[in-house]
Amino acid sequence: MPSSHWSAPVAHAPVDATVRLPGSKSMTNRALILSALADGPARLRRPLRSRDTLLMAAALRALGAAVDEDGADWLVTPGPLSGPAQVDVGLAGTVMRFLPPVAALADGDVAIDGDPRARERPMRPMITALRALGVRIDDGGRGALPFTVRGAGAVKGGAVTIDASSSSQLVSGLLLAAPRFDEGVRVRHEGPPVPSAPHLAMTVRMLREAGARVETGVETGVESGVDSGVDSGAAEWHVAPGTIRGRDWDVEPDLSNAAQFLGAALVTGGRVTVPDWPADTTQPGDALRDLLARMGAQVSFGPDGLTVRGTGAFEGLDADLREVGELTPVLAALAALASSPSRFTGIGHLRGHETDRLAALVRELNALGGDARELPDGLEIRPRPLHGGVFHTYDDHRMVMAAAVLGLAVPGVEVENPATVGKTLPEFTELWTAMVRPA
Ligand SMILES: O=C(O)C1=C[C@@H](OP(=O)(O)O)[C@@H](O)[C@H](O)C1
Ligand SMILES: C=C(OP(=O)(O)O)C(=O)O
Repeated sequence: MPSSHWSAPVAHAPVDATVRLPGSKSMTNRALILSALADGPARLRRPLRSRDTLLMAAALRALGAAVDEDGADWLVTPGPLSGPAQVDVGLAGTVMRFLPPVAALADGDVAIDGDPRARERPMRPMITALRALGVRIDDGGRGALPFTVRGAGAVKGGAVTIDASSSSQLVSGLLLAAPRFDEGVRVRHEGPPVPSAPHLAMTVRMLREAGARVETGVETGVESGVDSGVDSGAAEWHVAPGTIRGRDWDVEPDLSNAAQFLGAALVTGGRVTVPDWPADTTQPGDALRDLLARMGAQVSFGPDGLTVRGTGAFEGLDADLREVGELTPVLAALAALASSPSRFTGIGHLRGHETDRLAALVRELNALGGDARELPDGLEIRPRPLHGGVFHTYDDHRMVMAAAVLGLAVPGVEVENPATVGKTLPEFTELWTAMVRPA
């Protein structure tokens, strides 16, 4: 990764912008997996082109699917899945958790590895679960990347219990490939609550849209271990064996990547509109409507999209972010600039994200004069006058985005390695500069 610095632009006037965002990482990578496992060709409209999605495309190609990502639409033609193959997951949670169950369906060995930090992200529950479903994996006893899936061309499937409290992606990965398992899968979660319930709802919805039969614990009457209103908050999921249909996927704009842009309206007392905001979505970023309103934003939804207006000062936020953990870095930056303290809970699992996000946010906010501290499962942030300085980003795209938000109000924020945004939003600094300093 190239390492340079980017001077985050200060907003000398309220922002007034319409920001069109590229597609959702989570939807693009689910659509790619489902399309590679489908009964016929598929098309992705408005997919995200970024490091995480290009790694997923390359991984599926290595296994035998044809993925044409040259045009605006991406075309996927399934093929027989086979090894030997090598897969690079980079630092993508979606690739490292969604790909191994697909590799298990291939005929031959699939060696999987990623960035140094990828080797530290939680994988053991996935390795253990796949073994219980009849898959051979050589991991040298590490319970982590790198490992080799010894694909046998088929997976028996069946019932498995998993502790997915470290990442919802462990469940999503098992479910996405499960229609192709001989017996489907019955996944039961046991342990502290599973985070990111909306992402599980996304998995269930997209499987159903592709014709799979999916039941969740709530619907089947199994007691849920997760306190969540959505059916994906279930502690049990059943996917029946069957065909995945090749279809057209309309990828929604990435609403998690809307956080920093909408947040800029709050910080500067300005206006930001994100067009094509879906009226009905499983994306966790939809929660921004409520979260930013609780901080004092005026939020309106109409034919133009979602509009957030700031009124000047804005308040801190006391919120359980378990379901929307990936919004934390930007919310933490907003909290540091707010008029009252904030407390975020339910996000201990962020210690296993791109970096230990709780430690990284505390370190970097405090280095600029802030007052942030870690809680056992979250963060407490008290606003204080901040000063400029280098903001380290730890190969974490969302740390760059958080730094940009701080830089709106704090002169001299130098963001280390801004190119790391390429994970989910390669054009971030251009979009940001166009918003803050319109031509
Ligand atoms: O399934 C997905 O697409 C994702 C699930 C979440 O992972 P965790 O449950 O590990 O937080 C989220 O943070 C990640 O950015 C994307
Ligand atoms: C946690 C994130 O990514 P990943 O898919 O790598 O888990 C994120 O994008 O905030």
